[in-house]
Amino acid sequence: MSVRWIDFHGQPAMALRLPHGDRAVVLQHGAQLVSWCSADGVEHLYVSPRAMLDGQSAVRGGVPVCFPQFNQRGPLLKHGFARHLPWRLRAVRDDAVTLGLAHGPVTAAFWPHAFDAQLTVQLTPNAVRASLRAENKGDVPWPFTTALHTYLRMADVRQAELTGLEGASQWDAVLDVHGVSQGAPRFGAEFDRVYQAPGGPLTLSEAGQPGRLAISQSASCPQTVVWNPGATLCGRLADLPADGWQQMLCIEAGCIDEAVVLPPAAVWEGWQQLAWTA
Ligand SMILES: O=P(O)(O)OC[C@H]1O[C@@H](O)[C@H](O)[C@@H](O)[C@@H]1O
Repeated sequence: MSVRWIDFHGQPAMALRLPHGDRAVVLQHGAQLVSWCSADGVEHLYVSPRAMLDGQSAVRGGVPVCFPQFNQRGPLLKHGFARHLPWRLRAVRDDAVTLGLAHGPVTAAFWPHAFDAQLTVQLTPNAVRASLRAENKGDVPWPFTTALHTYLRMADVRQAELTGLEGASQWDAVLDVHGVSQGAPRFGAEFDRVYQAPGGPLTLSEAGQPGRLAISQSASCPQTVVWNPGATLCGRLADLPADGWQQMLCIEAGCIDEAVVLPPAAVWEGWQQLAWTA
């Protein structure tokens, strides 16, 4: 795999490339994977053309790392501070790069705990895996929730066919209703649901479009979030164009319903993998 630093809309990023042509781009800001193209040239991730790439804001698209808090389930910044900070390159392997975020004066302004976080992006033919590792570097336990908040690129989300969630327990955050998922979800209006992740991978395809993605996640991530803002909420999000909701679907690997309480020196790891069949 070749790895080189590039400029991604003004932000430092690492470009990864396999000999057969699979490519990925990882921003230093937030350790955010912002592009993954399989060898056939298909881009699988959505990044908003209005994303704020200013080195401070959360970037709308790719795979934001939500840590140490998911959404507004706690006192911290929405989805945590990790997506707002620069991470450092730690290691380059044959098929992966690892970036790290360590506690220090900057993170202490957001969260008092001593931690170390690592995000590894592993690129293999027709697949990419994002793995998050969190370690307690202090001497008191601390709680966290997290998600790998993947924005998948769609030709038209209204044609999406997402299978694998049938029968899963779900919380519909739009209606605030708990229940069991019946049939395949359909997208067109605001959609925001937290599912108890099924054991097997989900499959995402689009009517009229070739290929399908298999989306899997580690058992340490017991929830899957599926989110699409729909037209109305999209219109209120300054970093999405009016029709942006049609071109994206977030499928997130999360550990969110119950916080993990990490004892001193303990390590937690979780991942999400995307695999493409043309
Ligand atoms: O706009 P943000 O902060 O990136 O969050 C986007 C969405 O992220 C999803 O994970 C949540 O389920 C939604 O409720 C939320 O609106």
